[in-house]
Amino acid sequence: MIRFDDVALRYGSGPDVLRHITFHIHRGSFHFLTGPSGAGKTSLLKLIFMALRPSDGHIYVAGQDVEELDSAGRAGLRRRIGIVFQDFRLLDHLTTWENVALPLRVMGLRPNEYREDVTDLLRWVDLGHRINAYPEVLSGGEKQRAAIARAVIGKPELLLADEPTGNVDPEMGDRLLRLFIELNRFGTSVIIATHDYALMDKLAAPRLVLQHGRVEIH
Ligand SMILES: Nc1ncnc2c1ncn2[C@@H]1O[C@H](COP(=O)(O)OP(=O)(O)OP(=O)(O)O)[C@@H](O)[C@H]1O
Repeated sequence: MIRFDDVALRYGSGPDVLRHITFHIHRGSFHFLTGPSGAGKTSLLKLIFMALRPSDGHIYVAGQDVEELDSAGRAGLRRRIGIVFQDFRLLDHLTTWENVALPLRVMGLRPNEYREDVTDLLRWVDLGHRINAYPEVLSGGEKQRAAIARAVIGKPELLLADEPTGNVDPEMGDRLLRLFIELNRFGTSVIIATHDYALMDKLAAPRLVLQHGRVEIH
């Protein structure tokens, strides 16, 4: 599903944030991505999502060398990926329900085909009472759950989530982990970036550990 071949990343003329990154993640797998603050977890997820370009090396997503794709090709591939950014990136002019429904709208489905699914998922992440609220009135944890719901609603081929349990209590963290496991069971490849060792200990999934710009799989 994802292959990194001797990838390096620098921001501008700064030092290497990532270097000699080589790994392969199979379709349908579940990985945690961990490492100390500043190790490059967010940067690595952004490389996979094609929000950043590598300074050296090659990245393959779903069998395609991302450097060889034009902007339409990259946009098409991104539509197959669900992503939860650390800053959530909800659209301010849409309600919680409309934000979560957006990927399905973009896929060309009609509201009748997904109305109940969106509402059910929002209830599952405990946002049933926030369906018609706009992002500006949501708490950090509510925004995070809305962003997660938006990332998973379309059952993407790949889910990338950056600290998805950073703003929720442990009970909700467990519930979100169950959601990711369920999605994975139906075929989605999952990568969860986290510092949360209690969360990682709940699932015997391999860990991509970033440290000093390098990656190891444990
Ligand atoms: N836009 C940017 N411009 C310059 N340097 C950046 C930029 N974004 C990140 N960095 C640097 O790259 C390094 C890796 O940052 P990144 O956010 O990927 O780490 P992280 O492991 O996700 O950290 P955290 O766990 O704190 O979120 C850090 O040294 C950071 O300062």
